[in-house]
Amino acid sequence: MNEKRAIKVALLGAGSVGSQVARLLLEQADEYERRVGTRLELIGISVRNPDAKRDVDLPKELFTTDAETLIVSADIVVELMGGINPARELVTLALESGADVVTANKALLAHHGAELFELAERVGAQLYYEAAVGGAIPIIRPLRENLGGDRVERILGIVNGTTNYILDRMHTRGDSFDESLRIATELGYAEADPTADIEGYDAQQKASILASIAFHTKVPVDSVYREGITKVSIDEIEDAKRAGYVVKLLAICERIPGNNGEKDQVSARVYPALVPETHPLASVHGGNNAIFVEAKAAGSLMFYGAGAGGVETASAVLGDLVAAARRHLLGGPGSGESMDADLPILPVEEIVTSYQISLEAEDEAGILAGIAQTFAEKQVSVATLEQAAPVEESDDGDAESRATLVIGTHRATEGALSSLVTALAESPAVHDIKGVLRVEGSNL
Ligand SMILES: NC(=O)c1ccc[n+]([C@@H]2O[C@H](COP(=O)([O-])OP(=O)(O)OC[C@H]3O[C@@H](n4cnc5c(N)ncnc54)[C@H](O)[C@@H]3O)[C@@H](O)[C@H]2O)c1
Ligand SMILES: N[C@@H](CCO)C(=O)O
Ligand code: NA
Repeated sequence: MNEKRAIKVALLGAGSVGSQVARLLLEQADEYERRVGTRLELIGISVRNPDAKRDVDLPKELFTTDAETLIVSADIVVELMGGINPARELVTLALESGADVVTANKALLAHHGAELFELAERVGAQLYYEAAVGGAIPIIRPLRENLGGDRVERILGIVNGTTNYILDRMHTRGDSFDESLRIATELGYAEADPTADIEGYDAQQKASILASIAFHTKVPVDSVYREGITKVSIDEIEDAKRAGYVVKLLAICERIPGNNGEKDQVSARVYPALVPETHPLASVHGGNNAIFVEAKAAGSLMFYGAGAGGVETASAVLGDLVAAARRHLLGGPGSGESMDADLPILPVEEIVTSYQISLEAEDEAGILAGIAQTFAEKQVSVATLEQAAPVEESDDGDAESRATLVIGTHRATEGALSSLVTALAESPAVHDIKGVLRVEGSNL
Protein backbone atom coordinates (compact mmCIF):
# COMPACT_ATOMS: atom_id res chain seq x y z
CA MET A 1 0.00 0.00 0.00
CA ASN A 2 1.31 3.46 -0.93
CA GLU A 3 0.46 5.38 2.25
CA LYS A 4 1.74 8.95 2.43
CA ARG A 5 4.03 9.56 5.37
CA ALA A 6 2.86 11.89 8.12
CA ILE A 7 4.01 15.52 8.10
CA LYS A 8 6.06 16.22 11.20
CA VAL A 9 5.12 19.39 13.04
CA ALA A 10 7.27 20.95 15.78
CA LEU A 11 5.81 23.61 18.05
CA LEU A 12 7.98 26.23 19.75
CA GLY A 13 6.22 27.77 22.77
CA ALA A 14 3.05 26.71 24.59
CA GLY A 15 1.68 29.99 25.92
CA SER A 16 -1.73 31.53 25.15
CA VAL A 17 -1.57 30.82 21.42
CA GLY A 18 0.77 27.81 21.39
CA SER A 19 -1.24 25.76 23.90
CA GLN A 20 -4.42 26.30 21.85
CA VAL A 21 -2.64 25.35 18.62
CA ALA A 22 -1.38 22.15 20.27
CA ARG A 23 -4.82 21.32 21.66
CA LEU A 24 -6.63 21.81 18.34
CA LEU A 25 -3.92 20.02 16.38
CA LEU A 26 -4.40 16.97 18.61
CA GLU A 27 -8.20 17.20 18.86
CA GLN A 28 -8.81 17.79 15.15
CA ALA A 29 -6.09 15.49 13.79
CA ASP A 30 -8.54 13.35 11.79
CA GLU A 31 -10.12 16.38 10.17
CA TYR A 32 -6.71 17.80 9.14
CA GLU A 33 -5.75 14.40 7.73
CA ARG A 34 -8.82 14.44 5.50
CA ARG A 35 -8.23 18.05 4.45
CA VAL A 36 -4.53 17.75 3.74
CA GLY A 37 -4.42 14.16 2.51
CA THR A 38 -1.97 12.98 5.15
CA ARG A 39 -1.60 13.10 8.91
CA LEU A 40 -0.14 16.13 10.69
CA GLU A 41 1.90 14.64 13.49
CA LEU A 42 2.82 16.89 16.41
CA ILE A 43 6.28 15.52 17.18
CA GLY A 44 7.14 17.80 20.09
CA ILE A 45 6.62 21.09 21.87
CA SER A 46 9.60 23.16 22.93
CA VAL A 47 8.93 24.81 26.29
CA ARG A 48 11.02 26.57 28.90
CA ASN A 49 9.56 24.66 31.82
CA PRO A 50 7.80 21.31 31.18
CA ASP A 51 6.25 21.47 34.66
CA ALA A 52 4.73 24.95 34.29
CA LYS A 53 0.99 25.23 34.93
CA ARG A 54 -0.91 25.71 31.65
CA ASP A 55 -4.53 26.55 30.77
CA VAL A 56 -4.67 23.48 28.53
CA ASP A 57 -3.71 19.92 29.49
CA LEU A 58 -1.19 18.66 26.96
CA PRO A 59 0.60 15.28 26.85
CA LYS A 60 3.77 15.70 28.94
CA GLU A 61 5.75 13.35 26.68
CA LEU A 62 5.58 15.97 23.90
CA PHE A 63 7.47 18.57 25.95
CA THR A 64 11.16 19.18 25.39
CA THR A 65 13.60 21.90 26.34
CA ASP A 66 15.84 21.02 23.37
CA ALA A 67 14.40 23.18 20.59
CA GLU A 68 17.28 22.57 18.15
CA THR A 69 16.93 18.76 18.10
CA LEU A 70 13.17 19.08 17.69
CA ILE A 71 13.51 21.55 14.81
CA VAL A 72 15.88 19.48 12.72
CA SER A 73 13.47 16.51 12.79
CA ALA A 74 10.45 18.56 11.61
CA ASP A 75 8.85 19.25 8.22
CA ILE A 76 7.02 22.30 9.55
CA VAL A 77 8.05 24.44 12.53
CA VAL A 78 5.43 26.58 14.27
CA GLU A 79 7.08 29.40 16.23
CA LEU A 80 4.88 30.83 19.01
CA MET A 81 7.45 31.88 21.59
CA GLY A 82 7.38 35.54 20.68
CA GLY A 83 10.26 38.01 21.06
CA ILE A 84 13.32 38.32 18.85
CA ASN A 85 15.80 36.00 20.55
CA PRO A 86 15.96 33.03 20.40
CA ALA A 87 13.02 33.05 17.91
CA ARG A 88 15.26 34.54 15.20
CA GLU A 89 17.97 31.88 15.60
CA LEU A 90 15.43 29.05 15.79
CA VAL A 91 13.43 30.17 12.73
CA THR A 92 16.73 30.53 10.85
CA LEU A 93 17.72 27.00 11.88
CA ALA A 94 14.31 25.68 10.81
CA LEU A 95 14.52 27.27 7.35
CA GLU A 96 18.14 26.20 6.90
CA SER A 97 17.17 22.63 7.72
CA GLY A 98 14.51 22.75 4.98
CA ALA A 99 11.36 23.14 7.10
CA ASP A 100 8.55 25.52 6.29
CA VAL A 101 7.84 27.92 9.16
CA VAL A 102 4.58 29.27 10.55
CA THR A 103 4.89 32.19 12.97
CA ALA A 104 2.68 34.77 14.71
CA ASN A 105 5.69 36.86 15.68
CA LYS A 106 5.16 40.40 14.38
CA ALA A 107 8.19 41.74 16.26
CA LEU A 108 10.47 39.19 14.57
CA LEU A 109 9.01 39.86 11.11
CA ALA A 110 9.01 43.64 11.45
CA HIS A 111 12.66 43.69 12.52
CA HIS A 112 14.13 40.71 10.63
CA GLY A 113 11.51 39.78 8.03
CA ALA A 114 13.68 40.76 5.06
CA GLU A 115 16.54 38.50 6.14
CA LEU A 116 14.18 35.58 6.88
CA PHE A 117 12.27 35.91 3.59
CA GLU A 118 15.56 35.98 1.69
CA LEU A 119 16.72 32.87 3.48
CA ALA A 120 13.40 31.09 2.84
CA GLU A 121 13.64 31.92 -0.86
CA ARG A 122 17.26 30.78 -1.05
CA VAL A 123 16.49 27.39 0.49
CA GLY A 124 13.12 26.95 -1.26
CA ALA A 125 11.09 27.05 1.96
CA GLN A 126 8.06 29.13 2.86
CA LEU A 127 7.37 31.43 5.81
CA TYR A 128 3.72 31.87 6.81
CA TYR A 129 2.57 34.62 9.19
CA GLU A 130 -1.18 35.21 8.97
CA ALA A 131 -1.48 35.51 12.76
CA ALA A 132 1.11 38.30 12.97
CA VAL A 133 -1.37 40.99 11.94
CA GLY A 134 -5.03 41.13 12.94
CA GLY A 135 -4.91 37.81 14.87
CA ALA A 136 -7.71 35.61 13.54
CA ILE A 137 -8.66 38.05 10.75
CA PRO A 138 -7.50 36.91 7.31
CA ILE A 139 -5.48 39.89 6.04
CA ILE A 140 -2.00 38.69 5.06
CA ARG A 141 -3.23 36.15 2.53
CA PRO A 142 -5.89 38.52 1.10
CA LEU A 143 -3.19 41.16 0.53
CA ARG A 144 -0.61 38.74 -0.90
CA GLU A 145 -2.94 36.59 -2.94
CA ASN A 146 -6.51 37.80 -3.42
CA LEU A 147 -5.40 41.39 -4.02
CA GLY A 148 -2.15 40.31 -5.72
CA GLY A 149 -3.56 41.44 -9.08
CA ASP A 150 -4.88 44.77 -7.84
CA ARG A 151 -3.13 47.94 -6.71
CA VAL A 152 -3.56 48.74 -3.03
CA GLU A 153 -3.79 52.49 -2.53
CA ARG A 154 -4.45 52.85 1.16
CA ILE A 155 -4.88 50.85 4.34
CA LEU A 156 -6.44 52.25 7.50
CA GLY A 157 -6.11 49.61 10.19
CA ILE A 158 -7.21 49.22 13.76
CA VAL A 159 -4.56 46.61 14.46
CA ASN A 160 -4.15 46.82 18.22
CA GLY A 161 -6.92 45.45 20.41
CA THR A 162 -5.66 46.94 23.68
CA THR A 163 -5.70 50.54 22.48
CA ASN A 164 -9.03 50.10 20.71
CA TYR A 165 -10.49 48.71 23.92
CA ILE A 166 -9.14 51.66 25.95
CA LEU A 167 -10.27 54.37 23.51
CA ASP A 168 -13.68 52.72 23.07
CA ARG A 169 -14.27 52.61 26.84
CA MET A 170 -13.19 56.23 27.22
CA HIS A 171 -15.56 57.20 24.40
CA THR A 172 -18.61 55.14 25.29
CA ARG A 173 -18.43 55.13 29.10
CA GLY A 174 -16.24 58.09 29.94
CA ASP A 175 -13.87 55.77 31.89
CA SER A 176 -10.31 56.91 32.62
CA PHE A 177 -7.32 55.74 30.61
CA ASP A 178 -5.79 53.86 33.58
CA GLU A 179 -8.99 52.01 34.47
CA SER A 180 -9.55 51.04 30.81
CA LEU A 181 -5.97 49.77 30.47
CA ARG A 182 -6.35 47.72 33.65
CA ILE A 183 -9.41 45.94 32.23
CA ALA A 184 -7.80 45.45 28.78
CA THR A 185 -4.88 43.76 30.55
CA GLU A 186 -7.22 41.57 32.60
CA LEU A 187 -8.97 40.50 29.40
CA GLY A 188 -5.61 39.34 28.02
CA TYR A 189 -5.40 41.81 25.11
CA ALA A 190 -2.28 43.63 26.28
CA GLU A 191 1.31 42.51 25.70
CA ALA A 192 3.34 41.42 28.77
CA ASP A 193 4.63 45.01 28.84
CA PRO A 194 1.65 47.12 27.71
CA THR A 195 4.02 49.93 26.65
CA ALA A 196 4.21 48.10 23.32
CA ASP A 197 0.46 48.57 22.93
CA ILE A 198 -0.19 52.03 24.35
CA GLU A 199 2.87 53.67 22.83
CA GLY A 200 2.02 52.22 19.40
CA TYR A 201 5.06 49.92 18.95
CA ASP A 202 2.85 46.87 18.33
CA ALA A 203 0.83 48.75 15.70
CA GLN A 204 4.08 50.12 14.20
CA GLN A 205 5.36 46.56 13.65
CA LYS A 206 2.05 45.58 12.06
CA ALA A 207 2.06 48.69 9.83
CA SER A 208 5.55 47.81 8.62
CA ILE A 209 4.38 44.28 7.70
CA LEU A 210 1.16 45.47 6.01
CA ALA A 211 2.84 48.24 4.01
CA SER A 212 5.60 45.90 2.84
CA ILE A 213 3.13 43.38 1.43
CA ALA A 214 0.62 45.91 0.13
CA PHE A 215 3.22 47.97 -1.78
CA HIS A 216 5.70 45.17 -2.65
CA THR A 217 8.40 47.27 -1.04
CA LYS A 218 10.51 46.87 2.09
CA VAL A 219 9.09 49.30 4.64
CA PRO A 220 11.47 49.06 7.62
CA VAL A 221 9.82 49.30 11.00
CA ASP A 222 11.94 52.35 11.91
CA SER A 223 10.56 54.22 8.90
CA VAL A 224 7.02 53.96 10.30
CA TYR A 225 6.16 57.21 12.10
CA ARG A 226 4.66 56.38 15.51
CA GLU A 227 2.67 58.06 18.24
CA GLY A 228 0.82 56.18 20.97
CA ILE A 229 -2.39 57.01 22.83
CA THR A 230 -1.03 58.02 26.25
CA LYS A 231 -1.53 61.75 25.54
CA VAL A 232 -5.16 61.38 24.41
CA SER A 233 -7.29 63.01 27.09
CA ILE A 234 -10.91 62.41 27.96
CA ASP A 235 -11.53 66.07 27.00
CA GLU A 236 -10.19 65.44 23.49
CA ILE A 237 -12.44 62.41 23.19
CA GLU A 238 -15.42 64.49 24.30
CA ASP A 239 -14.54 67.30 21.84
CA ALA A 240 -14.23 64.68 19.10
CA LYS A 241 -17.60 63.22 19.99
CA ARG A 242 -19.29 66.62 19.81
CA ALA A 243 -17.75 67.19 16.38
CA GLY A 244 -19.00 63.78 15.11
CA TYR A 245 -15.75 61.82 15.39
CA VAL A 246 -14.37 58.81 17.20
CA VAL A 247 -10.70 58.58 18.25
CA LYS A 248 -8.94 55.43 17.00
CA LEU A 249 -5.29 54.37 16.98
CA LEU A 250 -4.71 53.78 13.28
CA ALA A 251 -2.00 52.08 11.28
CA ILE A 252 -2.03 53.96 7.98
CA CYS A 253 -0.28 52.71 4.87
CA GLU A 254 -0.56 54.93 1.82
CA ARG A 255 0.69 54.98 -1.75
CA ILE A 256 1.27 58.55 -2.91
CA PRO A 257 1.21 58.81 -6.71
CA GLY A 258 4.40 60.25 -8.20
CA ASN A 259 4.26 63.41 -10.34
CA ASN A 260 5.55 63.65 -13.92
CA GLY A 261 6.45 60.01 -14.31
CA GLU A 262 8.27 59.87 -10.96
CA LYS A 263 7.92 56.72 -8.86
CA ASP A 264 5.05 56.53 -6.39
CA GLN A 265 6.06 56.98 -2.76
CA VAL A 266 4.79 55.12 0.26
CA SER A 267 3.97 56.27 3.75
CA ALA A 268 3.38 54.11 6.82
CA ARG A 269 2.46 55.70 10.12
CA VAL A 270 0.69 55.07 13.41
CA TYR A 271 -1.12 57.66 15.49
CA PRO A 272 -4.40 58.30 17.25
CA ALA A 273 -6.73 59.93 14.72
CA LEU A 274 -10.25 61.22 14.45
CA VAL A 275 -12.43 59.02 12.30
CA PRO A 276 -15.89 60.28 11.24
CA GLU A 277 -18.55 58.37 13.17
CA THR A 278 -20.08 57.35 9.81
CA HIS A 279 -16.87 55.58 8.72
CA PRO A 280 -16.98 51.74 9.05
CA LEU A 281 -13.92 51.87 11.34
CA ALA A 282 -15.86 53.96 13.86
CA SER A 283 -18.08 50.99 14.64
CA VAL A 284 -15.18 48.74 15.65
CA HIS A 285 -15.69 48.36 19.39
CA GLY A 286 -13.86 46.71 22.28
CA GLY A 287 -10.75 44.68 21.56
CA ASN A 288 -11.71 44.01 17.95
CA ASN A 289 -9.51 44.86 14.98
CA ALA A 290 -10.45 45.94 11.48
CA ILE A 291 -8.38 46.63 8.42
CA PHE A 292 -9.97 48.92 5.84
CA VAL A 293 -8.29 48.50 2.46
CA GLU A 294 -8.77 50.74 -0.56
CA ALA A 295 -7.65 49.12 -3.80
CA LYS A 296 -7.76 50.54 -7.32
CA ALA A 297 -10.04 47.93 -8.88
CA ALA A 298 -11.70 46.35 -5.82
CA GLY A 299 -12.67 49.62 -4.17
CA SER A 300 -13.08 49.58 -0.38
CA LEU A 301 -12.93 46.34 1.60
CA MET A 302 -13.03 45.86 5.35
CA PHE A 303 -11.61 42.86 7.21
CA TYR A 304 -13.01 42.68 10.72
CA GLY A 305 -12.86 40.42 13.78
CA ALA A 306 -10.80 39.25 16.74
CA GLY A 307 -7.31 40.71 16.52
CA ALA A 308 -6.07 38.96 19.64
CA GLY A 309 -6.81 36.08 21.99
CA GLY A 310 -5.17 32.67 22.29
CA VAL A 311 -7.75 30.47 20.58
CA GLU A 312 -8.74 33.09 17.99
CA THR A 313 -5.11 33.60 16.98
CA ALA A 314 -4.66 29.82 16.89
CA SER A 315 -7.22 29.75 14.06
CA ALA A 316 -4.90 31.80 11.82
CA VAL A 317 -1.88 29.69 12.81
CA LEU A 318 -3.70 26.44 12.01
CA GLY A 319 -4.86 27.82 8.66
CA ASP A 320 -1.22 28.52 7.82
CA LEU A 321 -0.25 25.08 9.04
CA VAL A 322 -2.77 23.42 6.70
CA ALA A 323 -1.50 25.57 3.80
CA ALA A 324 2.10 24.67 4.68
CA ALA A 325 1.24 20.96 4.85
CA ARG A 326 -0.46 21.05 1.44
CA ARG A 327 2.53 22.83 -0.06
CA HIS A 328 4.83 20.32 1.56
CA LEU A 329 3.01 17.49 -0.18
CA LEU A 330 3.16 19.26 -3.54
CA GLY A 331 6.87 20.05 -3.16
CA GLY A 332 8.70 22.70 -5.16
CA PRO A 333 10.00 26.06 -4.00
CA GLY A 334 8.05 28.51 -1.83
CA SER A 335 6.32 31.44 -3.51
CA GLY A 336 8.50 34.11 -1.83
CA GLU A 337 7.58 37.70 -1.08
CA SER A 338 7.51 40.19 -3.95
CA MET A 339 9.41 43.17 -2.53
CA ASP A 340 10.80 44.38 -5.83
CA ALA A 341 8.75 47.57 -6.38
CA ASP A 342 11.34 49.39 -4.26
CA LEU A 343 9.20 52.50 -3.76
CA PRO A 344 10.76 55.36 -1.78
CA ILE A 345 9.36 56.22 1.66
CA LEU A 346 7.75 59.65 1.96
CA PRO A 347 9.40 61.80 4.67
CA VAL A 348 7.02 62.40 7.58
CA GLU A 349 6.90 66.21 7.09
CA GLU A 350 5.47 65.64 3.59
CA ILE A 351 2.52 63.52 4.68
CA VAL A 352 -0.71 65.29 3.74
CA THR A 353 -3.44 65.14 6.34
CA SER A 354 -5.81 67.42 8.23
CA TYR A 355 -5.91 68.37 11.91
CA GLN A 356 -8.49 69.17 14.50
CA ILE A 357 -7.08 71.61 17.05
CA SER A 358 -8.80 72.36 20.37
CA LEU A 359 -7.56 75.52 22.00
CA GLU A 360 -8.48 77.86 24.77
CA ALA A 361 -8.44 81.54 23.80
CA GLU A 362 -9.36 84.80 25.50
CA ASP A 363 -12.99 85.52 24.71
CA GLU A 364 -12.50 89.05 23.41
CA ALA A 365 -13.23 90.99 20.24
CA GLY A 366 -10.52 90.54 17.59
CA ILE A 367 -9.10 87.29 19.01
CA LEU A 368 -10.59 85.17 16.26
CA ALA A 369 -9.16 87.48 13.61
CA GLY A 370 -5.70 87.04 15.18
CA ILE A 371 -6.03 83.28 15.10
CA ALA A 372 -7.27 83.36 11.50
CA GLN A 373 -4.21 85.48 10.62
CA THR A 374 -1.89 82.78 12.02
CA PHE A 375 -3.66 80.18 9.85
CA ALA A 376 -3.24 82.41 6.79
CA GLU A 377 0.47 82.98 7.51
CA LYS A 378 1.05 79.23 7.73
CA GLN A 379 -1.05 78.67 4.58
CA VAL A 380 -3.41 76.26 6.28
CA SER A 381 -7.07 76.70 5.52
CA VAL A 382 -9.81 76.45 8.17
CA ALA A 383 -12.52 73.90 7.34
CA THR A 384 -14.68 74.02 10.49
CA LEU A 385 -14.87 76.15 13.60
CA GLU A 386 -16.87 75.53 16.70
CA GLN A 387 -16.90 77.55 19.88
CA ALA A 388 -17.85 75.92 23.16
CA ALA A 389 -19.49 78.00 25.91
CA PRO A 390 -17.03 80.45 27.51
CA VAL A 391 -15.58 79.58 30.91
CA GLU A 392 -15.26 82.27 33.60
CA GLU A 393 -12.00 82.10 35.53
CA SER A 394 -10.96 84.22 38.45
CA ASP A 395 -7.77 82.91 40.08
CA ASP A 396 -6.65 86.35 41.19
CA GLY A 397 -9.98 88.04 41.71
CA ASP A 398 -10.15 89.40 38.11
CA ALA A 399 -12.83 87.53 36.27
CA GLU A 400 -11.74 86.68 32.72
CA SER A 401 -13.62 84.81 30.13
CA ARG A 402 -12.08 82.05 28.00
CA ALA A 403 -13.54 80.27 25.04
CA THR A 404 -12.72 76.80 23.78
CA LEU A 405 -12.38 76.76 20.02
CA VAL A 406 -12.37 73.52 18.08
CA ILE A 407 -10.88 74.21 14.65
CA GLY A 408 -10.80 71.66 11.84
CA THR A 409 -8.27 72.32 9.07
CA HIS A 410 -8.28 71.40 5.41
CA ARG A 411 -5.58 69.03 4.24
CA ALA A 412 -2.02 70.33 4.37
CA THR A 413 1.43 68.85 4.80
CA GLU A 414 2.45 67.60 8.22
CA GLY A 415 5.26 70.21 8.13
CA ALA A 416 2.81 73.10 7.59
CA LEU A 417 0.39 71.79 10.21
CA SER A 418 2.99 71.31 12.92
CA SER A 419 4.45 74.75 12.22
CA LEU A 420 0.90 76.15 12.55
CA VAL A 421 0.46 74.48 15.94
CA THR A 422 3.80 75.92 17.14
CA ALA A 423 2.74 79.41 15.98
CA LEU A 424 -0.65 79.08 17.69
CA ALA A 425 1.00 77.98 20.93
CA GLU A 426 3.19 81.11 20.83
CA SER A 427 0.33 83.45 19.95
CA PRO A 428 -0.74 85.79 22.77
CA ALA A 429 -4.37 85.20 21.74
CA VAL A 430 -4.10 81.53 22.63
CA HIS A 431 -4.12 80.61 26.27
CA ASP A 432 -3.64 76.87 25.89
CA ILE A 433 -3.59 74.22 23.15
CA LYS A 434 -5.77 71.51 24.63
CA GLY A 435 -5.33 68.92 21.95
CA VAL A 436 -4.27 68.25 18.38
CA LEU A 437 -5.45 65.19 16.51
CA ARG A 438 -5.19 64.27 12.86
CA VAL A 439 -8.35 63.42 10.93
CA GLU A 440 -8.40 60.31 8.72
CA GLY A 441 -11.08 58.71 6.57
CA SER A 442 -12.85 62.01 5.92
CA ASN A 443 -13.13 64.19 2.83
CA LEU A 444 -11.92 67.37 4.55
N1 LIG B 1 -1.91 36.36 22.33
C1 LIG B 1 -2.40 36.98 21.27
O1 LIG B 1 -3.52 37.46 21.27
C2 LIG B 1 -1.58 37.10 20.02
C3 LIG B 1 -2.17 37.62 18.86
C4 LIG B 1 -1.42 37.72 17.69
C5 LIG B 1 -0.09 37.34 17.71
N2 LIG B 1 0.46 36.87 18.85
C6 LIG B 1 1.86 36.47 18.81
O2 LIG B 1 1.95 35.09 19.09
C7 LIG B 1 3.18 34.79 19.74
C8 LIG B 1 2.89 34.06 21.05
O3 LIG B 1 2.09 34.90 21.86
P1 LIG B 1 1.41 34.38 23.20
O4 LIG B 1 0.36 35.37 23.53
O5 LIG B 1 1.06 32.95 23.08
O6 LIG B 1 2.62 34.58 24.21
P2 LIG B 1 2.83 33.86 25.61
O7 LIG B 1 3.80 34.70 26.37
O8 LIG B 1 1.54 33.48 26.23
O9 LIG B 1 3.54 32.51 25.17
C9 LIG B 1 4.88 32.39 24.77
C10 LIG B 1 5.39 31.10 25.37
O10 LIG B 1 6.67 30.83 24.80
C11 LIG B 1 7.50 30.37 25.85
N3 LIG B 1 8.90 30.63 25.50
C12 LIG B 1 9.54 31.81 25.44
N4 LIG B 1 10.82 31.62 25.11
C13 LIG B 1 10.99 30.30 24.96
C14 LIG B 1 12.11 29.49 24.63
N5 LIG B 1 13.30 30.02 24.42
N6 LIG B 1 11.90 28.17 24.52
C15 LIG B 1 10.69 27.62 24.75
N7 LIG B 1 9.61 28.33 25.09
C16 LIG B 1 9.77 29.66 25.18
C17 LIG B 1 7.07 31.15 27.07
O11 LIG B 1 7.46 30.51 28.25
C18 LIG B 1 5.55 31.17 26.89
O12 LIG B 1 4.94 30.04 27.47
C19 LIG B 1 3.88 36.14 19.92
O13 LIG B 1 4.78 36.34 18.87
C20 LIG B 1 2.73 37.13 19.84
O14 LIG B 1 3.15 38.40 19.40
C21 LIG B 1 -0.24 36.73 20.00
N1 LIG C 1 -1.36 43.17 22.31
C1 LIG C 1 -1.89 42.93 21.01
C2 LIG C 1 -2.13 41.45 20.81
C3 LIG C 1 -2.38 41.05 19.38
O1 LIG C 1 -1.28 41.26 18.57
C4 LIG C 1 -3.20 43.72 20.89
O2 LIG C 1 -3.62 44.35 21.86
O3 LIG C 1 -3.75 43.76 19.80
NA1 NA D 1 -4.43 37.73 10.58
